[in-house]
Amino acid sequence: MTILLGSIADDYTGASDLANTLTKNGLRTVQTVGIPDPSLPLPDVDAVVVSLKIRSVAAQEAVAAAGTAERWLRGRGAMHVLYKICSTFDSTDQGNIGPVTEALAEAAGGGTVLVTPAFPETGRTVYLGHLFVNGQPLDESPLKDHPLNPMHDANLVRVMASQSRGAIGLIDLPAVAGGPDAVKARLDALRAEGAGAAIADAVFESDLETLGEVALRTPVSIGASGLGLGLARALVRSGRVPSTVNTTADAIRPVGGHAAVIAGSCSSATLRQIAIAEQAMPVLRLDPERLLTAASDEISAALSWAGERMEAGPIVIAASTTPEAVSDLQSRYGREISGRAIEAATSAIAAELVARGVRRLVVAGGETSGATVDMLGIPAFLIGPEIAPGVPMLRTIGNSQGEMLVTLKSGNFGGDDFFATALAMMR
Ligand SMILES: Nc1ncnc2c1ncn2[C@@H]1O[C@H](COP(=O)(O)OP(=O)(O)OP(=O)(O)O)[C@@H](O)[C@H]1O
Ligand SMILES: O=C(O)[C@@H](O)C(=O)CO
Repeated sequence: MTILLGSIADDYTGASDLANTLTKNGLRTVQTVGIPDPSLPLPDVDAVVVSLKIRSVAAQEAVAAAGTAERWLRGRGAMHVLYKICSTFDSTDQGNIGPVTEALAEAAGGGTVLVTPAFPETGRTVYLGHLFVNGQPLDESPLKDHPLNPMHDANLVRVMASQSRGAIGLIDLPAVAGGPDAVKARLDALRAEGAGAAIADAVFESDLETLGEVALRTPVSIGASGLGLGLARALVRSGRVPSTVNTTADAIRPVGGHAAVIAGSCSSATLRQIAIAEQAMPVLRLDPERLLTAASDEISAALSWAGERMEAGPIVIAASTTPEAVSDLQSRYGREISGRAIEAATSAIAAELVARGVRRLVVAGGETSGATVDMLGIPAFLIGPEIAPGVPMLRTIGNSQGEMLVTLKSGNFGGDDFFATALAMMR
């Protein structure tokens, strides 16, 4: 398998979001979970998105894992590697966007790396280096209350600089509007000034087409699905993509079995989606404190609740709660400890549901999805049709439990009736 584009995603929902965008824009794409075993039968594709779970881990761990994935992708022919970060720039105070960017740039021989989390289709735009989420500055958006990575600064030049050793520049909207040559000239000027990376403004898809064109002339870029769109369109325009066959066809064959939703995202979008689902299907709200203090009892109770309802139709099990309740729990048990314990519990519930016949599974939240997919041991996914912007239906490849349809929903994505919409498509 020789690929045109390689990507390393810092979480699993982000990986499926990017894989969806690349597929929609003409690249045959597969999503792997980590580096696949050489014996895994992967289809012939133009792009591989390697999903990692490195958004909130220690920076050195993230750097090491991203480096291994980069070498694997280069070894498969990738001329360009996109490090897929969250469109809301979710990161810890130490990174990991800055340290991973510097390591990938160094591995590729230096240069100023183009960075933009803009994804206009989902309301993420960047202007003068400031990130807006559905029109609100990042630090005034619901991301200020994120359970693991609360974002308190919309100025990405400043955020990235605080995580980096080198200087961070800005490619402003007038430069982007000037087209690829103007952006390239600005990037070269920043390189001469010694900037290690540059935040690029982007408000419209046309801006991302320009940035994709320039990024493709460099070995590494950092961004969300918007930059993926730009790179995919630039590759297709370059004539290097073989005429595409419909790769989503295979992904939609029905699998049958029971259906369930597991939610660990506490985003405002997911909280609304759970409230709407309550009107249409059984919803169990887990007791988050018991998941920390009496996990096996709470898990057993959830499984017997599910056992009584699964035959009749889809069920929802959620740990998700309001920002106030999250911060109350975290103040008593610690942020990291609560998050990881709840992920362990929700993934244990998901694995047991699969053991009892669930074959159609929706997971809400990036960390929650990572823990669940790892617990299930799923090695890779084919990319199916889009359910909502940034969220495709996935079909497992090489799954030891048998074929499953899976949806990994980024916390903030999807309309209010997302769960019913997804389950109606997953047959
Ligand atoms: N009731 C709760 N109290 C405290 N933490 C919780 C609670 N419910 C879930 N969590 C934790 O909050 C975190 C949510 O992160 P996750 O990445 O799953 O969602 P998200 O950030 O909204 O999604 P995305 O990364 O896709 O944007 C997880 O670590 C999860 O275990
Ligand atoms: O870019 C996004 O917002 C998502 O794909 C994501 O990474 C959420 O975890």
